[in-house]
Amino acid sequence: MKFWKLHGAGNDFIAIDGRKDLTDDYSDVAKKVCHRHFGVGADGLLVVKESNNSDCKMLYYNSDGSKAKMCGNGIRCFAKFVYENNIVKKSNFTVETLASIQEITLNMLNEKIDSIKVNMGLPNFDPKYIPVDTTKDKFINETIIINKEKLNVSSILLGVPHTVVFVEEIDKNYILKYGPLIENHKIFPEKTNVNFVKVIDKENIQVSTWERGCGYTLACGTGITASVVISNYLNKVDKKVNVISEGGKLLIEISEDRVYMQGPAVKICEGILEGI
Ligand SMILES: N[C@H](CCC[C@H](N)C(=O)O)C(=O)O
Repeated sequence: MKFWKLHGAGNDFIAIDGRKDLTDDYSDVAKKVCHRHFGVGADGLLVVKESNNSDCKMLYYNSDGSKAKMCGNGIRCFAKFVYENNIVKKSNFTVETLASIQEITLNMLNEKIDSIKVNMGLPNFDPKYIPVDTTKDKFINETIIINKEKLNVSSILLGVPHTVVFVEEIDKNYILKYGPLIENHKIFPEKTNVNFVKVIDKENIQVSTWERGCGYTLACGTGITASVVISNYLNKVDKKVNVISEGGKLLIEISEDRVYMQGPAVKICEGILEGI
């Protein structure tokens, strides 16, 4: 099967056109192709499917084979894949995901895609939908216990579950230690992505993410978006924020009825997946 490998701010993906496939389950394919030694290597797998209510549909799988409802960096790479493969022939289109219908705008420069803007929809603060196992009506600035240590966390649903931990400095060793412990904390019945956030000023933050289902990544689009939403909710930042991650930069804009994420999508290579 033909594939493209792409990255969005260093979060890397395999993209395939699955419209003719009879299956809708790509869990084993994802584990195989995302493997960094026995496969092509990626954080996740993007699959194109037909949609009844949008220009196309995206299925997303983490590298451990788990299915997720949405992927922010992934949908930018998906948008580039479907446009440059003539699956979608316009620069403004919609993509159905398991989270919602996402509006895509390709910002063109000299007839090439310069950046991609995605309507990420609206965040959900209701713990019932994140989900978080709590009786509270929000899970913002709450305390969880990890190894007898108290951690202050805030969680929302932004397509997928996201938890934010504000830190003075981004420390990878701290992330590698606490990321999986928070991801798998019993208060999160469906686990959670974990974003470590350093607020630089009202218009700039730095985010580093331990992702559910694939571990430490160089960027997480939904996580960066959720980090800005929670930072703005707590009056730490304005509504238009530049976000720096290890793999690149994204721009997040909050408006009354939606949140936009804008950033790059880069094709790394293409090839043929043997045996798939
Ligand atoms: N690992 C996430 C899905 C991918 C999100 C991330 N790659 C992004 O760019 O939003 C989850 O299982 O909820």
